[in-house]
Amino acid sequence: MSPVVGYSLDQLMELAGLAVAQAIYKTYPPESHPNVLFLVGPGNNGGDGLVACRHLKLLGYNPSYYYPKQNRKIPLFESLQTQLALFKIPEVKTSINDDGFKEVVLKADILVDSIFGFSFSPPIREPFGSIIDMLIRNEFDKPIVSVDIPSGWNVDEGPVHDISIQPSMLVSLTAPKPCSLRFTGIHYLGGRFISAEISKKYDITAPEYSGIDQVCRIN
Ligand SMILES: NC(=O)C1=CN([C@@H]2O[C@H](COP(=O)(O)OP(=O)(O)OC[C@H]3O[C@@H](n4cnc5c(N)ncnc54)[C@H](OP(=O)(O)O)[C@@H]3O)[C@@H](O)[C@H]2O)[C@@H](O)CC1
Repeated sequence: MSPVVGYSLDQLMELAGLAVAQAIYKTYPPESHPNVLFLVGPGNNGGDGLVACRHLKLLGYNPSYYYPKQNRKIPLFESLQTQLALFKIPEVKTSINDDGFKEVVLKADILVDSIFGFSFSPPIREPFGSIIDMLIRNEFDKPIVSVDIPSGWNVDEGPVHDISIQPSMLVSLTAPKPCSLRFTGIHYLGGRFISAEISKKYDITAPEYSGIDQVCRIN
């Protein structure tokens, strides 16, 4: 149970992933952006991506995921992958270092950066350095959606060097992190699952969520 918000980790991840999927749907609908490639990291930020990947399939997209450092010993992550297999969502097996990976990226209409969130600490270890370099170069000029924090950014300070991922969209989860003040693209907050008491206690300004939305655009 999270001492902050009172949910179990798998509940939080489900809510977070649903919020990410909704934000993508609102900005890049499946009619124009059907092919979504998730770049998945080894921690909970990666788990958010796996959940969002499943929701996008249900929303009519053709998602796929690249998950180079898997931890099947943790039941939560194993079950997320089992669900993706049940939904026939393909896992990209081509390595980031293979020539064929370019083809994989070329076919995608959106790249989702769910590599690192607030527990990242530099320096970046492989294979994630190569993946983040690929996102920084973004040679095919694809929209990049970052989950919670653009991977490699410092949670407080933002981009650590002149060369950092510059996503087109950021979906902050629970509450925007300080680094999001340095972000100038399309910014959504997915934090509707926080109670009014928790918002007050942690001084989180909750936006006006519309209808049944789990996300709200905040810029
Ligand atoms: N709790 C909440 O309220 C909510 C949390 N949520 C989500 O969880 C995210 C935080 O998840 P998290 O704590 O698991 O950490 P995360 O950022 O995924 O990274 C950890 C992994 O990265 C690795 N790693 C680190 N540095 C590295 C490096 N330099 N180079 C290579 N690897 C490196 C590290 O490996 P290790 O150091 O252990 O070997 C570990 O495996 C948060 O941002 C949000 O998205 C939401 O679901 C909802 C609300």
